[in-house]
Amino acid sequence: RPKNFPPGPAALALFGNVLQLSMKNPLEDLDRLARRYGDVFSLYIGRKPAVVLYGLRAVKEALVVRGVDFAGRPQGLMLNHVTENKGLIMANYGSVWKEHRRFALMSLKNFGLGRQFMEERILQETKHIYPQPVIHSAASNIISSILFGTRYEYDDEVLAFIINSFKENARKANSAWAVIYDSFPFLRHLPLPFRKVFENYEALKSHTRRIIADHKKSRTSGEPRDIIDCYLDEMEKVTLMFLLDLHFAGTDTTSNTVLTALLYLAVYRDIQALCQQEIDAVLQDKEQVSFEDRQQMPFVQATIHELQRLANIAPLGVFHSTTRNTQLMGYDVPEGTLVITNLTSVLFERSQWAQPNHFNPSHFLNQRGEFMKPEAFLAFSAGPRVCLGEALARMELFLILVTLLRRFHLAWPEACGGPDLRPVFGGDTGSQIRLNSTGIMITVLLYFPSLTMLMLFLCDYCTYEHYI
Ligand code: HEM
Repeated sequence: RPKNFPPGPAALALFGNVLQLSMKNPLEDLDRLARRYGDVFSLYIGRKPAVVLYGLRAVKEALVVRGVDFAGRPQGLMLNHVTENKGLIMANYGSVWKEHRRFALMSLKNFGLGRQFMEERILQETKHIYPQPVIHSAASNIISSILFGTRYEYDDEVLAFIINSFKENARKANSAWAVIYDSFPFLRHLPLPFRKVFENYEALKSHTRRIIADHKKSRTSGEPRDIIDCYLDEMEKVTLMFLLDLHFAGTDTTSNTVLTALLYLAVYRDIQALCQQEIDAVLQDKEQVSFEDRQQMPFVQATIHELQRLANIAPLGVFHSTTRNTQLMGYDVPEGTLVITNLTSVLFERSQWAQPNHFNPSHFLNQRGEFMKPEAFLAFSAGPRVCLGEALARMELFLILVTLLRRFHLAWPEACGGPDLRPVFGGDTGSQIRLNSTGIMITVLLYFPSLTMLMLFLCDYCTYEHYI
């Protein structure tokens, strides 16, 4: 370890610390290491040093107090290659990322696409929502109408293609094949299943290119209908990956939160009933809810935030990387270190929440029953790389859930046995905890090819795939 680097378990020469992490649930091992080494500790992922941050104090110091120092992203991973080192989410900290981020925020907020525009798009979509597996379609349609001015019928093949491509890519980017791609550069050009991720992206790119071409023909300069028009007004050139990143980030996240929310509300019917009472009292005969109504619905707001805390759809956030030599809680952290912000440890931190492991909307209510947001609510992360879509996501969650609760009573069917309340990810049975375990595992395996091979050949492959 470099001098004054955060402490951590002794690392083996080639393996680093990978053998100390369980393949099944590394989060538990990380918890064990945090108990032993403190809130800032280091791990060797193969030969690469990484720093893991626990709890509000450490995560806040990195993300907010020293925000810029920790605002990078690790490079050279499969996702960087799929997005051709462009886009926004995995872009390293620098002028190109800054320009796109500034522009995306500005166009989401200012260019006539302010609240009312977004609100209309979301409300239009809520008319088509039924609590069946259509939540992904709704989320995809909302972001696609904001970006491209287009929505699709739920049985439209194009919508199915978009959702399936994003889902398949999320799954494959967290599968053994991604590990192989990242570990063995010489295999990258073989027709192995990871090629499908690139093929999907190519198809999505062609689809988006066609939409951009149509926009160029039909637009009126200075009168933007959607984000593409804003882009054309401002920059002439539309960056495909930027649009695809927003489309991708805006689809799975909100829908997985809504799915988790529906499940919890169906199980905790007393909380559901309290929300419905508040909604009915505030909306009365009003035809549609509006985002402004949230000001009079503290309990609903608190419930939605609590659901988001429990849904914990990004348990380890998106990995960061240090942009220069820096310090954290007294340790020195060199430039280019991979940084894992354990958002779960903040969202469930004992000292921050009265009942971290319970569904308790009062976490977000003060003594007067007013809505308040504790500092440790970091579901969207914090600092320069805080979720870019936070405002949109918050609006979507409120409008969709209030609309659904107004129309339906949700009930968990007793005959189905106890519900599985683990967080959902990717719309299927996998949980995000498992996904992120895999995320860590993949990162771990990235740097250690022979372990990958060992795992692939010795493990029961089906079990592994199932686990993924
Ligand atoms: C409940 C919904 C959502 C949650 C919980 C969520 C959470 C997150 C988190 C934890 C990050 C990583 C921040 C970091 O690196 O520290 C992130 C990044 C990001 N999110 Fe979201 N997100 C949600 C919805 C959305 C939506 C709807 C959009 C679409 C506009 C979006 C766009 C992005 C983008 C572009 C980034 C990367 C920002 C950057 O690297 O500068 N997210 N999100």
